[in-house]
Amino acid sequence: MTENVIEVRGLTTRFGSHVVHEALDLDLRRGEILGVVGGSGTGKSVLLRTIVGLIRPAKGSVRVLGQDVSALSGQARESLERRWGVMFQDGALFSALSVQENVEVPMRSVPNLAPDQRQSLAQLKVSMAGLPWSANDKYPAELSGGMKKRAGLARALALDPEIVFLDEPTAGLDPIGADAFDRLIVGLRDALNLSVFLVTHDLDTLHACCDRVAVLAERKVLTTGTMAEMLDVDHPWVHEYFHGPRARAPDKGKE
Ligand SMILES: Nc1ncnc2c1ncn2[C@@H]1O[C@H](COP(=O)(O)OP(=O)(O)OP(=O)(O)O)[C@@H](O)[C@H]1O
Repeated sequence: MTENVIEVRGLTTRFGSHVVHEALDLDLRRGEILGVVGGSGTGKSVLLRTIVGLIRPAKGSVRVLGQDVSALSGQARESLERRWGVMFQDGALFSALSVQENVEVPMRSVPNLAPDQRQSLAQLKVSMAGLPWSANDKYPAELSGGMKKRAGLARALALDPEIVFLDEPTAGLDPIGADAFDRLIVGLRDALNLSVFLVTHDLDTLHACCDRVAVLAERKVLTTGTMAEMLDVDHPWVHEYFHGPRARAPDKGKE
C-alpha cells in the first residue's frame, strides 16, 4: 500500500469569521509530486502554512510523517520540522545574509556540525539548486527572481528533507526559466526521493511535474487525480481551468 507522508483530515481553518477551509481532507503520498491548484484566495498558501504548523487549525488533524503536527512541541516538533523544507513564494531570504549564509541558517540547529562542514554542505545545496558557484557570496538584492527562487530551494533542501513544500515556484519566471525550474524539481525528486507539495497556478508545471493534482474550491479539496482525470471532472471551475484558453493538449508536456 502507498504510504501517505501527509494526511489532513476534517481540517477547518478560519481567520475570525472568515472560514478558509471546512472539513478538508488531503493526502500526499511518499515520492509523489502533488500539484495544489485553485482560484486566487481559495486557501492554497494557508493550507501549506497549516500543514507546516505556522497556522493552527480550528478543527481537524494534520499528520506529517505519521505525527500529529499540532500535538507536538519542543524537541519532538523540531525533529519533525527538520524532515521537511519549505520554499516560500518570494524565497523569504534574509536580506543581510549571503546565499550560502541563508542556506546555513537551518543547519545551525544541527548539533556537532562544524562551521566548515556547514559551509561545504551549504555550497553543495546551492549547486543542487542549479546556481553557479559565484552565487554563494551574493546577497538577495543582487539576485534575479529566478536565482532567488533557487536560493530559496537550496535552503529548503538544507537538512536533507523527506518532504518539500513549494509555494508557486515558477510564478514570475519567464517560460524558459519556468521550464528549467520544473525540470529541476522532477530531477531532485527522483535523485533524493522527495515527496513534493507544490502550490501552483502554472498549467505547464502541472503537466511537466505533477503525478497528481488536488483542486481547492468551496473550502475543501474538491477533487484529486491525474491530469488526465482532471479533464473529465464535471465542475465549472475545474472544467474552465483544465479546458480553458490557457489549457492545452495533455500530451504536449511530454514532448
Ligand atoms: N494571516 C491572515 N489573516 C487573515 N486572513 C488571511 C491570512 N492569511 C490568509 N488570509 C486569507 O485567507 C484566504 C486564503 O489565502 P491564501 O493566501 O491561502 O490564498 P491562495 O489560494 O494561496 O491565493 P493566491 O493563489 O492568490 O496566492 C484569503 O482570503 C486571505 O485573505
